[in-house]
Order: sequence, then C-alpha cells, then structure tokens
Amino acid sequence: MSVTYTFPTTDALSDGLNDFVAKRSSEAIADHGAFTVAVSGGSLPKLLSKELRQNSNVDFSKWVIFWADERCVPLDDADSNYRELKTHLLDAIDSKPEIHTIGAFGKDAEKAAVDYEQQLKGYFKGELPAFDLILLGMGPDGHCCSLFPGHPLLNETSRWVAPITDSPKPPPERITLTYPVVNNAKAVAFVTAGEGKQDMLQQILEQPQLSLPCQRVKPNGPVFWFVDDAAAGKLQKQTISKY
Ligand SMILES: O=C(O)[C@H](O)[C@@H](O)[C@H](O)[C@H](O)COP(=O)(O)O
Repeated sequence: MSVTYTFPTTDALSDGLNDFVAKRSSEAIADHGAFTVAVSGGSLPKLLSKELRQNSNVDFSKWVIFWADERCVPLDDADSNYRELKTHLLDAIDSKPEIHTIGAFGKDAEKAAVDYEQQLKGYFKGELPAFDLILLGMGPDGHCCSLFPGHPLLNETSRWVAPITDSPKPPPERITLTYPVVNNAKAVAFVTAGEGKQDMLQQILEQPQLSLPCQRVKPNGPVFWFVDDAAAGKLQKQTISKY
C-alpha cells in the first residue's frame, strides 16, 4: 500500500510528519516497548525535527535509532548524517534514545558496513531487522538511502548493510541499508519538498515501470509519502490522499 500526503508549505509538512511519527512511536512503544527507526540524511533530519523536537508526548528514551545510510566521515563532520540529526533533534531533547552510529573507520566503507551490520545483528538478535519505521529522502535521480539508479547495490540480496565507494552524490564513501532490510520494515515514509523534486516525484509515483530505487521500496507494511505542494505540483489529483 502506498499513500501520498501533501501539505501546503514545508512547515505544514513538518507538522504532519511530527504527528505521524509521534503516532507510530506511541503505537510501537505500546506494542513492544521500543520504537526502532532508521533515518536518512539530506534534508530529512531538519524536516523531521522541526516540530518533533518540541513534542513532549514522544518518549524518546524508548527510541532506537539507526541510520538508513551514512557517510564515511567523522561524526562531527559537516557531511555526517548523525551530526545533522544531532544538531536538529538529539541535542534538543532531554531523554536520550539508544543511538547506533557508524564506527570510526575513516573512509573504509567495507569495515564500516561490516561493523554496522554487526550492530544491527546485535540489536535485532540476529533476525533480519524489521524496523518500526524507516524514514527516507528522495534524491533528484530517484535514489534513496545510498542506493543509486543503475548501481549493482540495487541487486544486493545477502548483506544487510553494504559499502559504497562510488556514490554519485558526495561524499563517495558511504554505507547503506540494502533492500532486504528496507523491504522488511513495518513501514517506510518518504519525505520530500521543493519544486526541484516535481518531475522525479511524478515519475516515481505515476510511472512505476521505471523501476527507480525509490520504486523498489516495497516493504511488508505501508509506504507513506510526505510531500509539500511545491514537490507535488505535477501529480494527478487521484495520486494524493488527505492526511
Ligand atoms: O545521506 C544522504 O545523502 C541520503 O540519505 C540521501 O538518500 C538523501 O536522503 C537524498 O539524497 C535526498 O536528499 P535531499 O532531501 O536533501 O534532496
């Protein structure tokens, strides 16, 4: 199932996303005592955090945070996805979640991927991770995580976390969750904003035959799209639902 929600402004999008994530978090915590979430980089951490950081009803102490993809840079580097989430959300909340960051392996993406897969295996007790929610952005070429169009990693079936050293989006060295993990999630939410995303969003939501990386996200649970009107400008009315 895929549902697309549009919002008149990026502030309204942040509001809607806050509401949605807060609900998924409460449901997961009520069900099994934790909220396991994987988060991407790009514009997502800011859009996610804007309202969420002020939501005192969210029990962040029960959150278990992994990254959907991460750049092979130190945690305090301007390119670090961890740093983005820390700046926009983690530093602003009192109760601290369990956080799984990339190890300090410099640009060695292979070592970082092996280490991150071990972290996943440790937390999920060796079972294929079934995240309560994976939060993804959509790249202008239709990529998500660090899974890029035409890249051999699109066909990875055994590794849970893969290294990439030729990412077309800098920096080139990264680690990424693979489809076996992404598609085992209980829910995935894409978040994208801005006029620059219009054409790609239209292709992804209305031309499924293209088989772009975002279109290969077919998890066990639903896929939600949170987009602003600027990004939704070329979508047909019937593609859009009311939040
Ligand atoms: O670390 C990264 O680069 C990403 O996780 C990547 O997949 C990102 O989410 C998209 O490129 C969308 O980024 P924007 O929302 O900034 O366009």
